[in-house]
Formats: sequence, C-alpha cells, structure tokens
Amino acid sequence: MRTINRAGRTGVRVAGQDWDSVAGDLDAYGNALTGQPLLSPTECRAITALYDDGERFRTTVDMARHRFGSGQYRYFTHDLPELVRELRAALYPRLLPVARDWAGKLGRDAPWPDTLDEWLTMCHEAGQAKSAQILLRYGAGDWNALHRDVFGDMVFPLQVVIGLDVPGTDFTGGEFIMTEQRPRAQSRGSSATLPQGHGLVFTTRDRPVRSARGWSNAPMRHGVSTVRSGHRHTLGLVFHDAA
Ligand SMILES: O=C(O)CCC(=O)C(=O)O
Ligand SMILES: [Fe+2]
Repeated sequence: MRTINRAGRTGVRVAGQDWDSVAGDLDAYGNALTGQPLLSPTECRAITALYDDGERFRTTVDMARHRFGSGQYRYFTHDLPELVRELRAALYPRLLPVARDWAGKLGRDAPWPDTLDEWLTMCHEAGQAKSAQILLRYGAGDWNALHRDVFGDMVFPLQVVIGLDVPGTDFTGGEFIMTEQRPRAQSRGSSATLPQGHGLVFTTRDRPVRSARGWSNAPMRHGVSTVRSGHRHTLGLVFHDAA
C-alpha cells in the first residue's frame, strides 16, 4: 500500500501523544483516547481497503456463528502491513510503564521486556505464536459482545483499537463500551466514540482499583454497541500473540 514509505510518521505521531494524560485516564477509567490521531484519513481508508484482500488474513471470524455478537473480523497474518507493524511496535513501550505499575499494585510479576520483539519471542516460546491483530467490519445491526482478548498465560494488560471511519457520518451507533466489575459491588459501565484515526487504549483483562485495604483487582470487559446505520471499521491491536 502507498502508506509504506510514510510509516515513519506513525512513530512520530505516537511520540507526540500526551502519554501522561493517557496514563491518568487509564488509572481513572481503565480506558483512554489518544488526544491526537494516530492515522490520517487517507491511512484509515487504505487500511479499511485491505479488508477485502484475503491474502492478508489467516482467519475470518463470523461473530454471529460463535455467538460473539454480529459482524465479521479478520486476523492479519504475521506479515502485517508496515503501518500496522510500526504502530504496534511504537505503542508498546508507551504502555509498558502502566503495565508494570499495575502489576506492582496487584502484586503480580511483570514479565514484559523493554521491546515488543522480545515479548513476542516469549509468547511464541510459550505456544502463543499466531497473529492476534484484527480488522473489524460492522454493518447496520452488528455489535460486539462484551469480551476479553486473552489467549493463554501470556497477557499484555493493555490493548488499542483505532477507529477507521467518521462517527455520525459513516455510521451511527457503534460506541465502544466497557464494564468494570467492582470488588463486591455492581459493575460500572463506560463508553467512547472513536474519532477517525484516533486510538483508544483499554484494559485487556483486569486492572487495579483502590480499595479499603490497598488495591483490588477489577475484571474488565469490552465490546461495541449496535451499529444503527452505515459501516464501522476498526483496527484492533493486541500486544500478545494468540494460541
Ligand atoms: O471495534 C471495536 O471498537 C472494538 C473491537 C475489539 O473488540 C478489539 O479491538 O479488541
Ligand atoms: Fe476485543
């Protein structure tokens, strides 16, 4: 795709985000929008156009068939588009301080090395060797059930979804939604509309929340509310690989 030569810009855009603000929102809500786009509208359209290029993907999931909701998503092969590879590698070290901080608060090991490549080698050696990067396509009536993208013991605690369409113009409905299961209490919900090209960083499995005795573990789930009209595409970046 033509964006290949501009892939270096992605690293610049990742570096230009206000990561302190992202970390603050992650601590408060378990999810955080990037304040600035990670992808230009042209790049968003180029990635969306890949959806119909079957060679790019290792598997296609019909969400209704698995009772995951309604709609479709496709797992990229390891031969990721340059832009996607660069984005994932640039995001990993930005999320690492939060991952390590959360593990410390929960009294857990923090097995994640400084670079994504080293972490992926660990995933592969542990038997999680398949690409987990996905492109999702939702039409009117489609939705994504509340879930967690965990494929085994190797888990990076944060992931990123990037909106590829313009909400309100290309589609209506289709909000990103999250629930936080509070210790010994009812769950809290949150939602986000993803502006085109913007990323939403969110909790993969669980996160520390303050409790009377220090920190408790709050299980989190994410999904997408029903798309009312149009089409909604997203790029899902997960930092561990799949089994
Ligand atoms: O389409 C979305 O906003 C969320 C997709 C999703 O489940 C993910 O990226 O893990
Ligand atoms: Fe997901």
